[in-house]
Formats: sequence, structure tokens, C-alpha cells
Amino acid sequence: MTQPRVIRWGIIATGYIARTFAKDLLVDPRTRGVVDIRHSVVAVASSSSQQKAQDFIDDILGPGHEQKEPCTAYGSYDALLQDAAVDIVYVATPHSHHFQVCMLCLQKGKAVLCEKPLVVNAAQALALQKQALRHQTFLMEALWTRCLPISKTLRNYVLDGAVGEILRVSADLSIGVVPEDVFDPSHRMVNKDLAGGALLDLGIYNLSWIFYVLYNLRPPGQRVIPRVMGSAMTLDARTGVDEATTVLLDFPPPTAVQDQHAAHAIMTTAFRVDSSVDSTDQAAPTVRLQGTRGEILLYGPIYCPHRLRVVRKEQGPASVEQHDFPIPDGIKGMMYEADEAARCWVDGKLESDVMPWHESLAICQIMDEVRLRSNLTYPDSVETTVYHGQVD
Ligand SMILES: NC(=O)C1=CN([C@@H]2O[C@H](COP(=O)(O)OP(=O)(O)OC[C@H]3O[C@@H](n4cnc5c(N)ncnc54)[C@H](OP(=O)(O)O)[C@@H]3O)[C@@H](O)[C@H]2O)C=CC1
Ligand SMILES: O=C1OC[C@@H](O)[C@H](O)[C@H]1O
Repeated sequence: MTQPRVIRWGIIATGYIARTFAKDLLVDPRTRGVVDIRHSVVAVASSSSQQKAQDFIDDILGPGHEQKEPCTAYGSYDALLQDAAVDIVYVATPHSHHFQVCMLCLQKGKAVLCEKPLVVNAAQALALQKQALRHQTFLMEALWTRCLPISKTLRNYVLDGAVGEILRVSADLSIGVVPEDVFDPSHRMVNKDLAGGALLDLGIYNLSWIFYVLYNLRPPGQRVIPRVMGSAMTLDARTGVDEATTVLLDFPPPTAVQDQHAAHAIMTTAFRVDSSVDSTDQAAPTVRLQGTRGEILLYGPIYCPHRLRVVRKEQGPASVEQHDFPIPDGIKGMMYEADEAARCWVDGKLESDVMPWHESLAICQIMDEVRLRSNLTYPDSVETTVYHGQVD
């Protein structure tokens, strides 16, 4: 049997999600039926200190781990990018730093999987994509939800026309916290200097689901960028980022296609209310796709829904199909996006069809317009498209 191709990852930043991602990365790929590739963490960089990177390595590769490849700790992001052993870099800094760090990675010829949102605005997304093209280097927004098995199941139902033409999508991600109690003003979730706020941090998932169904899964000639028809944004009194955002989108029918209708989408995201306060089986769906012949419903937090139901209206109650997607203890599910990025890189692709550049760009354009309507801006140093050529 052929040996799996080993993908050598460099991890940039050592916070919460970097640790979670690295742990998922090291789960034996055969446990999910993957035999063509295997992931290895060969370098970790912290902007704070080399010791912080070393502590991270000691944690993820501590006793019980079988990785054969050595892993180096770096005290700067730049130093990691000089390491020839690194094939692909996972960027896990706050939003404010994605643009500069990714530009640097691409300049050094390193493939990049960057945490969501890819960048802070559409101009930055375009500049980054030009940089990837110039250096012929892979770039992907780490929208992990798109790569989960539940998304593939949903994709098949939509493409099979299981519920007819989908005319409305609604998605909610609301986390039910009192921001003043749980987020210090310096916390990345509410800090303007780190490009915090509900829209960029949470609303990106809602937009991703909406775009997946009403854009990505349509044939290329039928993809239309939606119009923002309305939005409401409540700004955090302490820091000025948004703590609640609602957006109404209109996807006009493509002019070249007869008998196709407009589709509407509604996204809601908020800190103070919960997507569902009901933790029983009766909880409301968090993503709802309404079609001409029925609906597809997702349950659980929209970044990782655990249940999918398909309800076909003309066949009565017996037509309900349900699929559950339990995630094993100790795993979040981020290895699926790593598999996707790794395979694209092995195949010499610059982008992934699952999360293509034009879609990351289109989603940034929507977020820009929503922010513009409510006058939410980030500091110039965060919104800039001027690449400094280095990262502090
Ligand atoms: N996919 C998912 O489910 C999730 C994704 N995310 C995304 O991951 C990214 C990081 O989030 P998260 O890990 O929660 O954030 P953390 O605050 O836990 O970690 C961010 C890390 O970035 C580095 N960093 C560099 N500059 C700064 C700075 N000025 N202020 C703070 N940290 C800095 C630090 O690492 P060091 O000191 O080592 O350089 C820090 O530990 C965001 O894009 C977020 O949207 C977050 C949570 C869940
Ligand atoms: O990406 C995310 O998903 C889960 C949320 O709790 C987190 O704040 C966010 O960054």
C-alpha cells in the first residue's frame, strides 16, 4: 500500500484556535477514512516569545503523540517563514493581523490557510489574492464549517434538488452572553483594534451558509452577488464594535436563466440573545433552507451543526429524513479543512473550490456594505491595504 503524503504544517500564533486546530490536525486521519495524506506540525511561531511557542509544542506533541518529524519553536512569525521544512502555514492571529501576516507568508512562498474572516475588508481580500497569484501560492480562508461532513451531505441534497428551488435561507448565530461580563474591552471579540465585533467574528458563518447554498452550489453562470436590501447594527457602548447585526440579502435571478426566481436570505447574529435557549430535541433550527418542495434544517451552532433534517412537503410526515453528525470527545472538527487545504496544495492548486477566492471576496464586499451603512470602521492601520513587508 502507498504511504500517505506527509503535509508539514507551520502554525502562526499560539492562542485558543491555534491549539484546537493543531490538536485536531494530529488526529490519525485513518479514523476519518483518510489514507492519502497525513498532517505533521513541524513549526510553531509566537509573536510573544519562543518559550510560548515551545510550551505550545510541548502541549500538542506531549506524551502519547507519535509524530516522527521534529517541531521547531520560533519567537517571531517571520522566522517560521524562513523554515524550508514548512509546506503550509495556518494563520490564527486576531482578524486585525490576517492581512499583513498572510501577505508575508505568500511573499515567502508559503501556502496559507488563514482563519476566518480572511481579512477585514474587500480591498484587502483583493490585494491578498493578487499576492497569491503573483507568487503562485495557495491561499484559503479557513471557513472550517464548509469542510465538515454535514456540509457535504447538505450539498448533495441541494444539488439533487431534494426540496426544489431554494428561495429563502435564514441563518442565526447568537451566543447569549452579556458582553460586559464576559469580554474585557481588550478582548478580541469586542476590541476595535483587533477588528472585533459580531459581524466579522460570527456573522461570517451566517454569510458563508447563505453563499454556500445560493451562490457556491449554483452553476458558475448562475451565480449572482446579492444586494444588501437592509441591515441593522447595534454598536457596543464601550468599544464601538457591533454586538448585534441583522442583514437582509436579495439574490436576483440570473438574467440568462428562465424560470428561476429571486431568493432572499436573512442573517442574524448577536451577543446578548441565544440562537436557542432550548437544549432539548425541540430546539429551533439555526439554518433553514426553504425550497419550493420542502425545507432543509440544520440544528446546533451554525459553525458546527450536529443534525440535518430534510422535510419534503408533498409526501407528508413520513418524508422526513434525519442525519446526525456527532463529533467525538476531545475533537472540534477542524481537520477536515486541513485535509481540503492539504489536498489542494498537493495538487498544485492556488485555491479551493470549497471556499474559492471570489467567494471570500464577495462576502467581504457584503460585510463592507453592512458596516458602511452603520458607520462601523476599524482603525486605518487595520483597514489598510498597504503591506508593510514585515510583521511585528
Ligand atoms: N474556527 C473557529 O471555530 C474559531 C476561529 N477563531 C478565529 O481564530 C482567530 C484567532 O482567535 P483566537 O484563537 O480565539 O484568539 P486568541 O486571542 O486566543 O489568540 C490569538 C493569538 O494571536 C496572536 N496575536 C498576535 N498579535 C496579537 C495581538 N495584538 N493581540 C492578541 N493576540 C495577538 C497571539 O499569539 P502569539 O502571542 O503566540 O503570537 C494570540 O495568542 C480569529 O481569526 C478568530 O476569528 C476563533 C475561535 C474559533
Ligand atoms: O469562530 C468562532 O466560532 C465560535 C465562536 O464561539 C468564536 O467566538 C468564533 O470566533
